[in-house]
Amino acid sequence: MSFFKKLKSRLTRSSSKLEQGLEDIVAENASSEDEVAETPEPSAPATPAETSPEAAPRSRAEPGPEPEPEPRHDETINLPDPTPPAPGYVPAPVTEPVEEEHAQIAKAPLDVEPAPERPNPEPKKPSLLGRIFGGGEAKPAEPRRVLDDEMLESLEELLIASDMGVDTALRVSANLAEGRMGRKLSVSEIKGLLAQEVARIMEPVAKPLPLYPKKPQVVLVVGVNGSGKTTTIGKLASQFRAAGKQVVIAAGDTFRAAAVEQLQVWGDRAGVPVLTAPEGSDPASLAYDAMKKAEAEGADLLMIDTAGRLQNRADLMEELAKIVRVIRKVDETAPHNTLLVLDATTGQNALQQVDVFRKISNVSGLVMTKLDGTAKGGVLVALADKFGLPIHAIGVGEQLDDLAPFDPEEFAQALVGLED
Ligand SMILES: Nc1nc2c(ncn2[C@@H]2O[C@H](COP(=O)(O)OP(=O)(O)OP(=O)(O)O)[C@@H](O)[C@H]2O)c(=O)[nH]1
Repeated sequence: MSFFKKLKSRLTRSSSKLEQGLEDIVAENASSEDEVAETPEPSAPATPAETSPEAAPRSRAEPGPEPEPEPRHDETINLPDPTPPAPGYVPAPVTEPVEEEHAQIAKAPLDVEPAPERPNPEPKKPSLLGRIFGGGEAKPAEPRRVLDDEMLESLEELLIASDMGVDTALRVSANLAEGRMGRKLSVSEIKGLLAQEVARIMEPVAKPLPLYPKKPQVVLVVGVNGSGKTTTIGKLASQFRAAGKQVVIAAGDTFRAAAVEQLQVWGDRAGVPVLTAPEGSDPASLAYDAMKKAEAEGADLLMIDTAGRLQNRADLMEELAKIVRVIRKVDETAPHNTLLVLDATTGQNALQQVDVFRKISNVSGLVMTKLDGTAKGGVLVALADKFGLPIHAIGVGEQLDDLAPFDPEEFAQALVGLED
């Protein structure tokens, strides 16, 4: 089974929640069959501008002037470029190209016959929507509803309820409504537009874990207890091993014997050595030994598990800082990645975790686990929109192959329940 199929089948709780909500919204004030027949053929919209909710007043039937693009924080390094790691993030303002939609509207005054409202100001069919609508063929039987303020408000509420967060939900709805107020939309059309918006937000953050020529590349794995750190380390170790990399794991959560045992099980499964230390011993000292061992063995990757006790933030901060200090005695550029593992089922709480862990460690990228079986998959969109941190991988289960690089388009389609 392809990862997309798996993702889609496992994101059903998120997608069916959205789907049901959309059906309810459209059904609430759906057009009659006759009206539907008059409805112009829907076609793929041009990519809307990076628009803040404020920049797109709801009742506006035509898009206004191009709003200022929002700056995003992007990492400069990405695979397959094997350059050394950047210590932090370089804010890279994203400049959206001038929209064709706007360009065409700008030409409108030249039209001699102004009367009929152009049903479709968007000339282009992006491949995503082309695929969704089967080359633009409409589904005539599908009910449609005129996009008005009330419907837009319901959409916003639905997106907020799917854990996208208020700001992101407003932005996504505003972009979706841009130039479409007063038009009749069906559920599949809204889904297609939503998928397009979500993919656009996620695109800049979809970056696989960068690999560097530096040996060993040190990956510090942080996150609250139970977020899936151990499992993610196991899955990553196994995948890197399969790709011919030599991997060493350090069981840095020395406070929980169960965590160490679990990591050993994953290490055995992946065929990767796991360095452990007695319960309650200093994790920094273990990390140092692991650095030395990985270096001596010429390992490509050293993955260091850490404790996730957020109850005592000061202690955890000191513990992580000490691990970093100590491994820098061996390699002053380490750690090369600090992966924050987040549990999708925690919904909006994941946003707070990013906030906290960014304060106590130099988080360089995210892995989102447990996207299977949750109706809160939308939180990933909020995370991307709010922090712009690279999302390296997502987990959709407990098996070795249930972790895959993050693909924004696949995720967007799976989230809204669209077919491949
Ligand atoms: N369904 C599902 N379960 C997962 C996923 N990733 C991890 N888990 C499960 O979540 C639970 C916690 O995962 P761990 O890897 O132990 O989490 P941890 O962050 O290491 O937790 P501590 O060891 O307590 O610090 C385990 O039962 C995992 O099997 C996932 O993508 N999907």
